[in-house]
Formats: sequence, C-alpha cells, structure tokens
Amino acid sequence: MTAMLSARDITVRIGPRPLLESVTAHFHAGQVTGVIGPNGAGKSTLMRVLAGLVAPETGAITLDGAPLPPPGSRARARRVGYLPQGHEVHWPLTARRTIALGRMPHIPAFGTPGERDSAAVDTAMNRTATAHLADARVDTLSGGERARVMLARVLVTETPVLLADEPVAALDPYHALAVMDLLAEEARAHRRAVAVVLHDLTLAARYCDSLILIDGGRVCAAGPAEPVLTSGALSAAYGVRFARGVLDGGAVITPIHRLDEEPSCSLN
Ligand SMILES: Nc1ncnc2c1ncn2[C@@H]1O[C@H](COP(=O)(O)OP(=O)(O)OP(=O)(O)O)[C@@H](O)[C@H]1O
Repeated sequence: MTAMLSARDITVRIGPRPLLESVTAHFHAGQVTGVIGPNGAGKSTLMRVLAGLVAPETGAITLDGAPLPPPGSRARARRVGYLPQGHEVHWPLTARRTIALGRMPHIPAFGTPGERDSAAVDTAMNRTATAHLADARVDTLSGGERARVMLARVLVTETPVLLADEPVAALDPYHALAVMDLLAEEARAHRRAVAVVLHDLTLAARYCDSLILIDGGRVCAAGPAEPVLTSGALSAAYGVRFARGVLDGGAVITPIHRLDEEPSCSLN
C-alpha cells in the first residue's frame, strides 16, 4: 500500500545530541497510525518535523510521493493539520473564533469567511461536543474543554493529513473515547492519514491500525498494531512488563511492573 505521508531517513540534532536518528515512518490514507514510546523518545519531535515546524538535518517528507509545499505556506496548511501537545493558549478569543481560525488556509487573502466556512465550524463544534462553549473565552476553559476546542480547530482545516500529539492526555474517559472515535472516523470515512501520539496502549490497541514505536530517537518497531504491541521491543522500550488480554470484546494492555534492566530498545 502506498503511504500518503512518508518521512524518510529523518535526523534531527540539537547540538551534538540526535533527537531523531534515521527515522523512516509511513502514514497511510484511511488509517490511524499510533506513535508510541516512552517520555523523551522523540514522538513530539517527529510530529513537529511532519508539521514543518522543525527542519531535519537529513531526510525528506513526501505527500503522495511529492515534496510538501514550504512550511508556513497556505498550501502546506491545507495539506497537513497539526494538533500540538499541551494546548497552551493566551489569547482572549471565544472558542468559536478560535475554531474558525482553522479555516484561514481556505479563505482567500483579504477575503471573508463564507457559509461553507461557518458550516464547517458548526460541524466541528458538534462533533467535538464544544457547541455549548461557543461564546466562552478559550483561555478560561478547562484543560479538557480546551483540548476539544483545539481539536475542532484542526478538523475544520479539512486536511488530508491530521497529526494529533497526545490529543486525549487531558480528557476524561468518555471524551477520550469520543476523540478516538472521531479520529478513527476521520481516517475511515474521510480517507485521511491520521497520526496520533498516545501513551495509553489500550487505546492504541483498540484504535490504531498500525504503530510506530520510538525510543531514543530511533524506530524500534513499526507495522500492524498487534505485532508491535506483543513484541519484546515494547517492554524493552518502556522498561515495563505489560499484561495483555481481551475484556468485554476489546483489547486491554496494562503495565504490571517495572523491569530491572535499563529501559531501551534502541540497541536492539
Ligand atoms: N528544542 C529542544 N532543545 C533541546 N532538546 C530538545 C528540544 N526539543 C526536544 N528536546 C529533547 O528531545 C527529546 C525528545 O523530545 P520529544 O518532545 O520529542 O519527546 P516525546 O517522545 O514527545 O516525549 P513525551 O512523551 O515526554 O512528550 C527529549 O529528551 C527532549 O528533552
């Protein structure tokens, strides 16, 4: 299967230290690809490279086999949507106006938003359960509410590639499942390539078609989700023994205890 978004041989260095080393990763249309790995592994750095916010020292990123438009351009913004980790916002805009900013790449210079833009905002607010927050200032929202508003802002951009860095980190279980359902729908119904950074391996097992396990800036395992989640590389990367099973028809992966060995699969 041809990948929609491909990163090949990406190396990112800050000073002498490589944050990513020869990372190759593929993200397919119609699939949710999970990016997993321990703290500091390089997951967010990979997302930032894919979003065009960090220039790699080596390597290339292609969309459908062609180079991406330059970072910061409207053409790039129409192709790759990026939901960063954390959702820090300091601007005193309402949730609706914040979400509407996601339509900017579609509005001509000196143009004004039209009915199509307004409808896209309404749809995204309904899908992220944020319609009731429309007039609330985004800097006054709770962490989980703000996370859903920022997701809506990315959804309205309607990009073929959607990068979400820990989109469920601030969410309660109901909203975490709702957001994962939504990302899966974006992939399956709209044929988008969805990349999602996750720490919850049960969500990774249930929602991701394929996984990229990163540790120490390198890819330790990649491919269909199940073999990655059952591989020794998973325990080695996290330094944790996991229990795996099926409960109520769904996969469950939970950490049991730390391993004695120093966690690392980057030498495997
Ligand atoms: N601008 C920077 N300058 C120096 N070091 C950086 C910079 N950005 C990231 N790093 C380092 O690169 C490593 C990878 O960071 P990154 O944010 O990609 O990790 P991560 O896998 O997303 O981790 P987490 O699960 O904790 O969010 C970390 O050790 C981090 O301290």
